[in-house]
Amino acid sequence: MRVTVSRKAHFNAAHRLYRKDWSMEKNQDVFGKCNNPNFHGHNYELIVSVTGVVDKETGYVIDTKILSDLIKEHIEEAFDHKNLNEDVLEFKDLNPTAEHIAYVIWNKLRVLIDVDKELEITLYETPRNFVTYKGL
Ligand SMILES: Nc1nc2c(c(=O)[nH]1)N=C([C@H](O)[C@H](O)COP(=O)(O)OP(=O)(O)OP(=O)(O)O)CN2
Repeated sequence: MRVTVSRKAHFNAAHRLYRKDWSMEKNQDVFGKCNNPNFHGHNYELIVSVTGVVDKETGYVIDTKILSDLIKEHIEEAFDHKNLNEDVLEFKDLNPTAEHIAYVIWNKLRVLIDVDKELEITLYETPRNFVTYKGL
């Protein structure tokens, strides 16, 4: 029996969407108010989902306490109350769009979760804008 187990988390972070190799005018055309050079913030809501076989002895796919601790240590510690462009190494040369943030989170957690389990990241940048990434 395969089941998906999900854990919600959140972090607050600032960012600016822009490309260093584009002019201010082009960045403004493409990214609009998200290109504010003084940055802006979001209350990100994160859903981490792990799919796998339910262990016959424990009845777990993954212990939600373990999942919660992984998210706290590797995602919240790294992103919460940070300026993603300036404080987080992964975004030094990667525009911190919701798509890219979900991709970075997936890669950070993928190596920490058993390979026989599937991992899916859903990231809400605003209550109405969200992305989903499950590798590839
Ligand atoms: N594909 C993407 N599009 C946009 C991203 C993104 O990461 N990926 N990001 C932004 C902005 O950073 C931001 O999310 C937009 O904020 P805002 O317009 O305030 O958000 P809402 O659409 O929820 O607000 P409304 O009140 O509904 O306008 C833009 N695009």
